[in-house]
Amino acid sequence: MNSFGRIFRVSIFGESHGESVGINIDGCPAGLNLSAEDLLPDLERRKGGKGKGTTPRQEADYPFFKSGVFNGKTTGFPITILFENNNTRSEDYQKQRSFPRPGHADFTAHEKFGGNEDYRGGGHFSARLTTGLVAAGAIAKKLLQQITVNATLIEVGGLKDIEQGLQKAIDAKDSVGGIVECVVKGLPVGLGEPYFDSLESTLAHMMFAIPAVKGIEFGSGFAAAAMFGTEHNDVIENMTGKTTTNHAGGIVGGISNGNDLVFRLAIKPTSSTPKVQRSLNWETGQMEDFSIKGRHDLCVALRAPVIVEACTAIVLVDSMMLENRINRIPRVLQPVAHKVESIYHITTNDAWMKAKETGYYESASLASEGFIHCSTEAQVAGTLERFFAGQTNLVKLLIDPTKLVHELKYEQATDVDMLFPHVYGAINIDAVVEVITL
Ligand SMILES: Cc1cc2nc3c(=O)[nH]c(=O)nc-3n(C[C@H](O)[C@H](O)[C@H](O)COP(=O)(O)O)c2cc1C
Ligand SMILES: C=C(O[C@@H]1CC(C(=O)O)=C[C@@H](OP(=O)(O)O)[C@H]1O)C(=O)O
Repeated sequence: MNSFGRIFRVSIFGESHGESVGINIDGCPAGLNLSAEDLLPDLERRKGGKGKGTTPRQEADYPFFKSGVFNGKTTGFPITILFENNNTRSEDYQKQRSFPRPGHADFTAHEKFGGNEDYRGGGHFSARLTTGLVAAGAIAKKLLQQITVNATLIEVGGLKDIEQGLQKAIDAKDSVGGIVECVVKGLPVGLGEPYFDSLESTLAHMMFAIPAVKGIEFGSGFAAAAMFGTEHNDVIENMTGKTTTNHAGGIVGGISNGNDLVFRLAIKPTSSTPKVQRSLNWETGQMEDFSIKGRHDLCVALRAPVIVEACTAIVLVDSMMLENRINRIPRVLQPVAHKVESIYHITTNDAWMKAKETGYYESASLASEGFIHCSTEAQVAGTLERFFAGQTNLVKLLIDPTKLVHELKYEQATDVDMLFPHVYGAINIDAVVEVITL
């Protein structure tokens, strides 16, 4: 409903002309340095009342921390940030109340909430609530560290020239839409799940929370439908997953593939246009001419890029947390870096030579017990002594567990009271990082 995220979870609240709008952020790690100053640059980028084509409504948009920050650091508990509404002009909305604005949520909200909704300034549907999203996004960006998220306006009113596109609206005394492109650099491989929680799904889910967003495409997007497979396929260059082209937009199988994440959003023209429209007057029951007075953005896409960046950062932090790449406990605020211990397997040189020919290594125990016995660094000398005493022509394989294609489990040994690493399948030889002759 009004919340999003599985671990890094945001909940928005407020109305355009109510006392305040804001956000509650649960799941933010403790120990992150955080003050209002960290949020101000992005909040400033979102503000209206500045440039041509944006709403004249001016608000301070100063973030008041109501919980979750102590001594300049996050506490690990919910962070509540509030923004005051001080520049409301609700009479604009009273005057035109007989017309549910076509393209805005006046009609749908009224039907759904039975007339109890606060309709002033678009109420809870107003883009005023994106202030909180931008604040949460600024925190998420801090957590992403070296991963960069950049959104830019690449088209207004169907034109690449933003000024000309805007002029088109001014000349027509109407509103126009636009396209925002977002590029994320430095994402690791592996964010996102197959099927329902694919990275495309969670990003799209979040992007459609931004008012006026009507479409999203990843990479070559809709153009992919007209391409040949050989044109669209992104050739993989090496084991980092780097591809020569990026038609996929950085996501394959719902999972980030290590290339730039690239997507574009179609943003509709502002529904509240000064141009005369003919629509239902729900008091008279007649279709009538009317024109929307009051303060509105001529092109809402102008203010959207920083909101898109924020929403992207929120999704990515949540996805990173699911992968334990950002942890909620302060000791691992550094990205990734959870150390995986190397393991060893002792075998004969002949068996290793055979493995090199086939590309994988199998021991007799794989057939008889279902797994290959391995040892940790601390255990390997004992294993050698107990099972290989007096044998020659032996090698010790040093294995990187992160490279194994089959499952690794630590299980109780039968002869000693210790957990030993067991590989449940053949060992792919690229997981063997060193071969030590004994
Ligand atoms: C930054 C921003 C500013 C907006 N400003 C206005 C506005 O001044 N007037 C308006 O009618 N809609 C504005 N909108 C769009 C409406 O909030 C939105 O169209 C409405 O809530 C209905 O939702 P929907 O378009 O997603 O269906 C703005 C959207 C954004 C992202
Ligand atoms: C105030 C903001 O944008 C508002 C978004 C908005 C809408 O319908 O979304 C309608 C207008 O509200 P008002 O009539 O009160 O001026 C905009 O000004 C803001 O984003 O901070």
